[in-house]
Amino acid sequence: MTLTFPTEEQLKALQQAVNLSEIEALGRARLDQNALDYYASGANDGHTHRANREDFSRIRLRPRMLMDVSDVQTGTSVLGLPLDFPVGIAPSAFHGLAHPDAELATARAAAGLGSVMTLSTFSNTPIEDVARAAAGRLWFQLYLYKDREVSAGLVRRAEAAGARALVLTVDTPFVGRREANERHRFNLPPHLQVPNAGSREALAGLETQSGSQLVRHFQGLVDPSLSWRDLDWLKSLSGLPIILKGILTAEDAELAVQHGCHVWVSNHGGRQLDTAVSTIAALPEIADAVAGRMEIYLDGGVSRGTDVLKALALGARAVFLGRPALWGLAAGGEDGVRRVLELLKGEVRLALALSGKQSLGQVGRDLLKM
Ligand SMILES: Cc1cc2nc3c(=O)[nH]c(=O)nc-3n(C[C@H](O)[C@H](O)[C@H](O)COP(=O)(O)O)c2cc1C
Ligand SMILES: CC(C)CC(=O)C(=O)O
Repeated sequence: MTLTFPTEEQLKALQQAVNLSEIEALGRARLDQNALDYYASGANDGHTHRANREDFSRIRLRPRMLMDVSDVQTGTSVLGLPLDFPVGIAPSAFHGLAHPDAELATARAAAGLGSVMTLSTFSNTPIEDVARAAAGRLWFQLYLYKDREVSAGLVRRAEAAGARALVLTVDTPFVGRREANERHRFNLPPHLQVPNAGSREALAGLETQSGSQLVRHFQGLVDPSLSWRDLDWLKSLSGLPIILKGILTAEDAELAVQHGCHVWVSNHGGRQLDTAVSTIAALPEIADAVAGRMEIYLDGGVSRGTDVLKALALGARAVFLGRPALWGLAAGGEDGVRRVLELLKGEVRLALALSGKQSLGQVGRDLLKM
């Protein structure tokens, strides 16, 4: 008998899951050590990874009563793209470690729920195929290559395929030290390709001191000399809006705005500089600096509808999910990612109503007890 994936049993477990933590448990149970280490790990001691979650839960809400919340709207837009609710998918490498449909499954789920998917440079599926599955709901994440022509080619491909924005990741001149990957010598299984990031042969030839294939791979290709001076060149390549992902300070937010870029508050899910500030703690100074001139997004530790409202109250236009989407993908492919998004959408709606708001436009700092 051939088993279809997800099985009936997995689909039932997904439907019975009542929150994102339960889907995480389902997803974790399906992954081998190599993939689990890669998805789960933060850098070093994991302080920032944990702080992303903990700092959300420390903020208390000030709900208003008697506000007629019989009709609650969760819709918004990002860079003109309408979203059914203010949640998108953050870029993460190697969805093929979680499910054979890889990025196609994630993209279909995001499109089906009126969300937006950000595709990693290090995907296991070519940009063009994911763009078709995402039905116009796609942003492309870029790591700047030492060979600028490779990056330029990726930007042109992303634009031609219909991606609506470029997300330049600025917090990864070098890969943070995820110790579990080093210890267990993370390896990309041979059946998985990285079609936007160079051939496997090119990757295999790269040598450094590190035990992790990921680090060898990345450091051979990606340029740590990336600086503010490169942004004009990047802008000249396409007409797409540029979002800088990995901003954590008011100073860098101001520079991003001066360079005509939108701001994505992120510490890479705590995978880069350990003890860096949590994203929700970084957001207020960034929102003050940007002062409405550009859009602001946030990722890191979002797992509840109330987290989404807190980020919006402090100035984010939308938030993005990293690991939660990967757990969903591992738990049940497209169905799993869909369930993650559905659960969170329901939580956002209920949290809005219980806060006494009819729409996201009414969410401001007065919702928070700071
Ligand atoms: C397994 C994994 C792979 C990732 N790969 C990328 C990547 O290729 N490019 C990138 O900009 N960020 C990458 N990130 C960071 C995410 O985009 C995001 O910032 C982070 O996961 C958000 O935190 P969360 O996992 O708590 O939601 C990755 C994160 C994880 C967990
Ligand atoms: C290093 C990359 C290949 C992927 C990434 O950003 C990550 O693993 O956090």
